[in-house]
Amino acid sequence: MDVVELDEGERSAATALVAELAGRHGGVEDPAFQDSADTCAQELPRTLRARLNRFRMHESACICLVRNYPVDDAALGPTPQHWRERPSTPATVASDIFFFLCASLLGSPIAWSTKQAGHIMHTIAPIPGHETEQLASGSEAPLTWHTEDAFHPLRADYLGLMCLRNPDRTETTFACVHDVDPDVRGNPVLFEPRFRIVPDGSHLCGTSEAPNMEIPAELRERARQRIARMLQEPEPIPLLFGELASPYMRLDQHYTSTADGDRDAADALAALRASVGAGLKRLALAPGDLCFIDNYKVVHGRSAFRARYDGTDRWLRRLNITRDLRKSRDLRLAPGSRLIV
Ligand SMILES: NC(=[NH2+])NCCC[C@H](N)C(=O)O
Ligand SMILES: O=C(O)CCC(=O)C(=O)O
Ligand SMILES: [Fe+2]
Repeated sequence: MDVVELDEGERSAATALVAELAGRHGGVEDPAFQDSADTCAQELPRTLRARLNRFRMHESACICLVRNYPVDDAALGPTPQHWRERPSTPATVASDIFFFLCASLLGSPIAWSTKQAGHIMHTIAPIPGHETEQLASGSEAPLTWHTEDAFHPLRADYLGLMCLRNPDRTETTFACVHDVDPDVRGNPVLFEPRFRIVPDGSHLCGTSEAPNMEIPAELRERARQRIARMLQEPEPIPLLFGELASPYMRLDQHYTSTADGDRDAADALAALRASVGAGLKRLALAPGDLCFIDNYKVVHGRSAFRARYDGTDRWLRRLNITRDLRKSRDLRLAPGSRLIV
């Protein structure tokens, strides 16, 4: 893991830049803010830019953790009880802007019309009724490890998590493909399209629970049908790809399967699952931590915890970051739009 600790000077430079932008924009959903993000990110402290650039360019680590951005707990207000609630206190606007600027050094943050009503900045907090669901909004059941949106060909290159609140030091879990037993990941079967990953529930309830009326109904319906099709007829895919000796991985502990009767694929998957599980590490994010996970190399999850639902719950923000916006052009309405519909 690459750890970047912001020092006093870097924090004050970053908070000054953020304050200036917060004065001009209502928040990170504002298209004018999004359009200026790549330019303004160049004004972040040089060491931070260099470290994130090295992480992106040389894949120097599986995770890059940026620590110490100031978060004022009292100014945040209560943890929301659903992602539909969109808090925008000055404190959340400020940390969102910093998070978005850092993310923009790795690529372009994107939104899914089928997830959290098409918002680019996601809310991760426990939702009453979701306790035992395999969703980021669950709590009592451990969230099993996964590549973010593993089923989707347009899944993010990086998953960003920023911690605002984590009172019980609940751990994010993760495992890197580099830590998988070389004998296990050397199995050529894993590089062949003999596996299936179906959509997880977050894309299925992401629109029905709060449709985004700014997206035309016809497009919302088209997106819903596309996810439904991926659920009914998942395409056969390889789990490992890229360079043979140092591959990339897409995998979801809960939603991956093999075709009936394909014993070799089933054995390869079982061995991969066991080795990934054996290498699982734990990290309790602290308020002010930004965690950028390489979604091509790392699976992540979360340990179980007891939700409080009293406004003091664990609260993260989440961004999906792509290195190549163009590859999704057929599903976006304009070249500069960040929304996949
Ligand atoms: N193995 C799993 N639980 N996969 C689904 C992960 C949940 C998903 N990332 C969410 O946004 O809620
Ligand atoms: O809550 C966490 O630490 C991670 C949850 C997760 O899988 C996600 O937000 O994608
Ligand atoms: Fe996730």
